[in-house]
Amino acid sequence: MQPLLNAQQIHDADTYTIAHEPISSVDLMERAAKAFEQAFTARYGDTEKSIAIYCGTGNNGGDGLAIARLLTDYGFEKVDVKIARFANKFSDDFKSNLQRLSQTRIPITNFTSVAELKTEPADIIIDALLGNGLNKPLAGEYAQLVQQINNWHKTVVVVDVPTGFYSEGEINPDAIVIKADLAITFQQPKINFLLPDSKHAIKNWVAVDIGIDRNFTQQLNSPYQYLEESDIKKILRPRERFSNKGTYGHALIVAGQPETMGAALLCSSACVQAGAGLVTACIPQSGLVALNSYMPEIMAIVREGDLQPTIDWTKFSTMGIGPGLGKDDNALALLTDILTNYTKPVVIDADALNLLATHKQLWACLPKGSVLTPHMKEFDRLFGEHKNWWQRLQTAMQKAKELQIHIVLKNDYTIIASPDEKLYFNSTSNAAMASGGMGDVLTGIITALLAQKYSPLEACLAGVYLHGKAGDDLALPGKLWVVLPDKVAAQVPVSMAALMV
Ligand SMILES: NC(=O)C1=CN([C@@H]2O[C@H](COP(=O)(O)OP(=O)(O)OC[C@H]3O[C@@H](n4cnc5c(N)ncnc54)[C@H](O)[C@@H]3O)[C@@H](O)[C@H]2O)[C@@H](O)CC1
Ligand SMILES: Nc1ncnc2c1ncn2[C@@H]1O[C@H](COP(=O)(O)OP(=O)(O)O)[C@@H](O)[C@H]1O
Ligand SMILES: [K+]
Repeated sequence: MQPLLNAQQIHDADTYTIAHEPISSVDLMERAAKAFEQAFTARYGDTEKSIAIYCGTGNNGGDGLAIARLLTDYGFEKVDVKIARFANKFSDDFKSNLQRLSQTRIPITNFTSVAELKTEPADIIIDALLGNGLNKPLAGEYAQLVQQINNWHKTVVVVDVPTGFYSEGEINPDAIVIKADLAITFQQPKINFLLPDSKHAIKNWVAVDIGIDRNFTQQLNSPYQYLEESDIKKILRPRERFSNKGTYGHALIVAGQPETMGAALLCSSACVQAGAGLVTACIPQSGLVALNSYMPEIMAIVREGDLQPTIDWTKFSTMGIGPGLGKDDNALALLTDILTNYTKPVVIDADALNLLATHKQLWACLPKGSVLTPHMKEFDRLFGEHKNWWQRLQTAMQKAKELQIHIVLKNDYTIIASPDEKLYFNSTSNAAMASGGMGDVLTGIITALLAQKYSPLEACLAGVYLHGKAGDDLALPGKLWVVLPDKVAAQVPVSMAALMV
């Protein structure tokens, strides 16, 4: 689990590392510049390309000066440095690196106003103007410079954070910010990199390790955490000798209408693939043939017209409710029946979420520890409109605590809010997975893990990670343009097994 720190905490962690590793501040800058150089050359290795490095006069600028030297040592012959001297403030490490750079043949241009700049001929611009030290929105010369750089429409690689971009807090869509093709960021993704509101500023990012003290960052107890493979390996348990289907629980999937049986099939088959010992699907009568031919492993409870099915509450270890269920009176009656009679944590998705949004009296019946899996629109239907994702994060944290539930807010970096006021960002999944039915598969996986007696938090963390990992294993790198949900479900046992070695 990697704690995601805010700008102040990152600054404190840098300071702590300098004092306790110990390492001099200028050597830490050198390490950061080296890490940048390695990530940069891995992607832009053509040393024939010309590079202009725009530097401020703080530590981000200091990084830029060191990077100019390291890229030249690497073999780039056309590197030049442009220093924006908009203020008369220089960090010590900037000064040391300027001193070192002036002993090389790398050209340095100083400018005090954007009007002095000519059109930039370089192939690639490196933005080392401002980083984590941003303390107010860009204005004046900085704002003009950033607009000018954006208007050149060059390939832009940024050091740590795009100039003008806030690492956390609400993103102002009108703010003036460098548009980055790639952000090479130090130690951890900045929290806002993981939110869709950063899309306009950052096409891609990569985090590089610069050896910041992990014990220090852990004990800051950040509410924001980034999931890593090692966390999931710790959660997953092997299937044991002498185990049988009873060992792995019996899940009930309540889903489907005649027109949306596909959702029920995807959800219940994913539940089988993710290891539930037994799976029963509660589906409309007309879907029975489809179910039996799609996956004979799944049993059925059929729903006929307005008749409510009889469910033996003691029989099931958990339930996943909602995919393709519809929002009619029968669906509402069934959801109400389940929530008032069943007491173990359940997974609520899709139409069941929409019913919850319009029937607030049901909230009180939600079993403690239950899991809600909304995408952005369902989330806003449940909790009200939000202007941006930062607001959604705060609501998710607050509602998970207030209702003692887990909220899985689906996205590129799906966010899991737990009742103890933590937000976990998932690091797997990819855009090839953006296709209808993918969420139904996720619901099936989380339900399967609950059936296997993983705690609700473990089921959410491992379920979301595995779902994305199965999609990544199928699609990346450059394997599949689109991954279909049933293929993700079928890949889950393979990806799970690979995680267990
Ligand atoms: N020793 C360290 O602390 C390390 C710092 N590193 C680099 O240092 C960066 C942070 O450096 P600094 O703290 O010097 O800050 P920056 O270099 O981001 O900014 C410099 C100064 O610009 C001023 N400023 C802020 N917002 C402004 C605005 N809107 N308009 C005009 N001026 C503004 C502030 O006075 C700020 O301190 C990181 O992003 C990273 O690149 C890395 O070298 C790793 C180690
Ligand atoms: N661009 C993307 N990058 C990563 N994951 C994605 C992307 N688009 C969709 N997904 C994943 O696919 C799933 C889509 O869920 P949802 O919107 O509920 O789909 P549906 O309702 O069609 O089943 C989520 O788990 C989400 O994380
Ligand atoms: K920068």
